[in-house]
Amino acid sequence: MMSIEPGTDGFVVIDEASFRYGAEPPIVDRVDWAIPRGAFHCLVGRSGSGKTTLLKLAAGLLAPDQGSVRIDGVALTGPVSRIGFVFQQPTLLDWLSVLDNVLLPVSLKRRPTAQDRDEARALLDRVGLGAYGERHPGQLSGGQQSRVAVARALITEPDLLLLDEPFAALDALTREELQDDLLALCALHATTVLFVTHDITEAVYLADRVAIMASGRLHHDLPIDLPRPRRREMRYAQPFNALCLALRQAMDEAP
Ligand SMILES: Nc1ncnc2c1ncn2[C@@H]1O[C@H](COP(=O)(O)OP(=O)(O)OP(=O)(O)O)[C@@H](O)[C@H]1O
Repeated sequence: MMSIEPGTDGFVVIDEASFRYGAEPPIVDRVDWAIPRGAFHCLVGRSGSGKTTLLKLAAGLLAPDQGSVRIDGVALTGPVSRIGFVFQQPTLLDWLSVLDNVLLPVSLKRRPTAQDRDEARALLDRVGLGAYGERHPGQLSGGQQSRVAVARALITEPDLLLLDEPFAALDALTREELQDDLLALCALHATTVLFVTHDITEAVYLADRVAIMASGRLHHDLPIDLPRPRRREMRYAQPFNALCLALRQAMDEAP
């Protein structure tokens, strides 16, 4: 088992963080992790290994019982607006138009301006939904709803984007398209990303670094040295498959 150093230069620094729900054993157990500014990190692990709980600690939605989470050197004491979150379910509001759903994080703080609306339209354009702004979420497919959720998370140009299996419910082709959309948008804004997934190939395609979570601990981490921008054909080449195999073997060895 390797120990993972938090480092001092991370934009996100998780330092010896532990969390338990009530009297249960710790669900997140002394986790150290650091994400440099602008990096894309993935967390993989079996169901119930504590990934979502760790993501909630990184978002300030839960507070660690021990240890700390720092964003840009400042200890996190609650949810902050510079963090965007995309959940497994798109969680859109069906009584609002698609455009107003994208604008929601802005509307919660102030009345959106014409410029905000232009930015929301531009984001919808970038995720291929430029023509769908006036529709309601119930009139969109699952993949289109996930695109809206990604656009909504990016409207405030967050420094840090946290995603919890956002594409898990989608078919393989739609998922690949959304992975490309997400990478392009994050590269454009140099967004720092922590992405949780069950899917080893998804993690290898997206990430600069992948960590494996098992029983609340980070057991292994793997740098992904594939060139950027990532291209679809890389998925079928030997280096990609070798990385997937290495991750798979590391997951099998984790307790
Ligand atoms: N609010 C809660 N109260 C009590 N236990 C919880 C709560 N939320 C999660 N747990 C427990 O914590 C453990 C880890 O859950 P978590 O959602 O972090 O795992 P996960 O790795 O994200 O799983 P999945 O991949 O299935 O989403 C599970 O055993 C779960 O039952």
